[in-house]
Amino acid sequence: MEQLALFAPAGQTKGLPEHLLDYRAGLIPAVESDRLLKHFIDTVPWKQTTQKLWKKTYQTPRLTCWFGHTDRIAGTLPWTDELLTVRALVEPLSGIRFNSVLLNYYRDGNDSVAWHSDKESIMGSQPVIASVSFGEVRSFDIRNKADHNEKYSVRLEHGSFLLMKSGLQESWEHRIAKSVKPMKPRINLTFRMVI
Ligand SMILES: O=C(O)CCC(=O)C(=O)O
Ligand SMILES: [Fe+2]
Repeated sequence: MEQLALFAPAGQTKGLPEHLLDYRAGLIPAVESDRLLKHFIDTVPWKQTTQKLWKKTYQTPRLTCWFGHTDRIAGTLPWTDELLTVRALVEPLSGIRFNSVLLNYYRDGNDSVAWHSDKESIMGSQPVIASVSFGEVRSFDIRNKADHNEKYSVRLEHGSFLLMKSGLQESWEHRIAKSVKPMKPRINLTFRMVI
């Protein structure tokens, strides 16, 4: 029986603003997603960077690596066949082209990304970002910068696609919170146009 639209899909907050986000489960079939998860974990030269906050330096609580074709980000590695294959799937759904991708590796529930928005000047003020997830399902939270009580969550499943549309970064923040429940590894790809 078809599910009534009264309820949001499992794990997704009701009323997710569709003008800001587009979520699709199963962009990449499970078997191929399993292969890509292992491939990225095993082959990417992951780095843990540091970040400065109130004059103190912290280790970023996840591993990262940039790929693509841009001189604007130091140390960006050349596209690989796997990344180009995923890019070819997300570009038609996103309506734009991407010249770079940031890979994030969340090793367990202790890895996270704190509240932020991705609106560095190198991406323009209204960037569209396409996100593909593999591995452990984690909650992607968004909150309105002007009213932190206005909050939504989407569970990003293995092989899923999330489009962060052009208005999102300006007025909303997002995060992947730490989890006290044990979490298996998760890889996330965020395709971006760096100008
Ligand atoms: O891991 C995610 O789903 C989000 C990552 C993210 O927000 C970022 O790389 O800027
Ligand atoms: Fe982000």
